Amino acid sequence: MPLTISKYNGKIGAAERRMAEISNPVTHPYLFILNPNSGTSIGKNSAGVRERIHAVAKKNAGSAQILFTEERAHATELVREHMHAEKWKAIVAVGGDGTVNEIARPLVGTDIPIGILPLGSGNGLARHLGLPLTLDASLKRLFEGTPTTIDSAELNDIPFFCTAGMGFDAYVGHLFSQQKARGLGTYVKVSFSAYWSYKPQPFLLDGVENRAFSLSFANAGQFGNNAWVAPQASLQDGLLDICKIGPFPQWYGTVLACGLFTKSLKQSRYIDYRRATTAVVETETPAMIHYDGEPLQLDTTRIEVKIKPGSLHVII
Ligand SMILES: Nc1ncnc2c1ncn2[C@@H]1O[C@H](COP(=O)(O)OP(=O)(O)OP(=O)(O)O)[C@@H](O)[C@H]1O
Repeated sequence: MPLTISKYNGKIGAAERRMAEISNPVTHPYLFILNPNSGTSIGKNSAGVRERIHAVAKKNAGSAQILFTEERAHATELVREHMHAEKWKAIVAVGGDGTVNEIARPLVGTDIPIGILPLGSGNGLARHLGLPLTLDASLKRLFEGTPTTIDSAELNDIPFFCTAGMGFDAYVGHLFSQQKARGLGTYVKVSFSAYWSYKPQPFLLDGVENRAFSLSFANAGQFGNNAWVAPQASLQDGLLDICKIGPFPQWYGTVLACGLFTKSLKQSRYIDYRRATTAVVETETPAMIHYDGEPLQLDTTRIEVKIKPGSLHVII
């Protein structure tokens, strides 16, 4: 019988755990952590999502424990609190890249795999991994999938798994986080209005003077929503793909947008790619950055980025 931990009852009793083990002696349970603020659909139907997870888990002879986040960063706390309570088959992020980030952080360097039910707005990591994007199909994949090892990375000790960077995308991430509505429509609206007001700032990249519209550190190849900033990026090469875009003339904005969404950006007059295990950026004033789409105003002018090869297991 599936076992539920509700939003208000984070603790699981030993007796309940033993009963779950007896009724399901072979399969280890899955822990699902659901962010009701992700994307556009979960919040409206979190009870439905929970029921569906239990139903599919039962059908696959698995058992599911489901926790809901209550605020930003809560998912990380929940993982830390529960990760050693069971031999989890996987701890599953139900949400977008921000939720994946919060759940994956404590799992880096452990043997507990993360699973992903990509119900967020952008779902960049899930899309890069080729995971299905609907609840039923992603649940099916989760129960049938196997763990594989991927790289993770850090920006000033902040873990990221998909992309991080500064410039236009961080600015858009910041504006997006202030919107009430989420989803692709809001993202497009915010990006379009930000495009006209954004001014590229100067910085040093590994000691060399630069100015860019956007500077990205790609572990996975896309920001989310199939905006492929580094189509050639691999999650298993032990390297970051560093992508510097612009500055460029205004007409190039349309070419850039087409290239992003057709997965065809390449080295060019306005785009510079390089691969590295580390990078150092120095800015004139503390920069606004993003990690996995989450905006953050730094309080330092120095940014250090590094890759952590083969540090996370993920079910694909
Ligand atoms: N219960 C909650 N209430 C409000 N915010 C939450 C809650 N739980 C998590 N959050 C925050 O919600 C934000 C958005 O989550 P997430 O990134 O998963 O969704 P998204 O932005 O819609 O998807 P994506 O990142 O794929 O575009 C994150 O900053 C996360 O910390």
